[in-house]
Amino acid sequence: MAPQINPSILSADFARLAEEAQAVEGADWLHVDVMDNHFVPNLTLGVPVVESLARATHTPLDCHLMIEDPDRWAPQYVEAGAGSVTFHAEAAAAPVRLAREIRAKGARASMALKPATPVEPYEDLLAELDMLLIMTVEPGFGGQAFLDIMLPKIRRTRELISKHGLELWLQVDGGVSASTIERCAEAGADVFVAGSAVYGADDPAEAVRSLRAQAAAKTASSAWACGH
Ligand SMILES: O=C(CO)[C@@H](O)[C@H](O)COP(=O)(O)O
Repeated sequence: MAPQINPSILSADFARLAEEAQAVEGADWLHVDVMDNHFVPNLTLGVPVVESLARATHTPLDCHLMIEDPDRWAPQYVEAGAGSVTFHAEAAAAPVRLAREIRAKGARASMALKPATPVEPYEDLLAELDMLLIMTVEPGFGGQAFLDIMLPKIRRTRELISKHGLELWLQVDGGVSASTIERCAEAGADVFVAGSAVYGADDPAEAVRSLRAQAAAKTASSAWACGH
């Protein structure tokens, strides 16, 4: 799969969300950070805003739920118009049931791992998912420094995807920029969330194109992508 760039609206101007979403319409997905001030120490938006955003942009919505009790709430984000819904492994009570419910409702099912959560305990569950999100910062805020110590986890996850012959997308989120995206691509990521690197740029649409080109060049020369 060609690398995908998903701008994170956490770094956008929340008073102008529709315009900010439309400013990156060449992006693959719009990454929507839902935070409840319990699972993470920050509060953003919920189902009604996602419904409005889905009407305001042609870009499909990639909703990242940084919330407690995703088993209860995730299906509502599918109904609100999300094309992909990510719940956290640390928060879900029944991740397999939840992934199946998200898929049955017509969205892509994705699970996220915080930096301290290893991927190995979830190896058998990966087949139930469309995407795995590896957090490359502690979730909660944009503009944090990329955690290089997550690169081995990205590599191990890519190996598991290959070992099981899965079509799973591998997303990274946090500190992804022109200076870190190539390391992520080389390690095996193929979906890149970028907040400040896109919305902090003079031309957000150009920033998306530039990040995608960087990732594509690095992916093409990476060992993991041979025959991909
Ligand atoms: O989920 C999160 C933070 O918890 C991310 O989506 C950030 O919003 C990414 O922002 P940058 O690190 O790219 O500025």
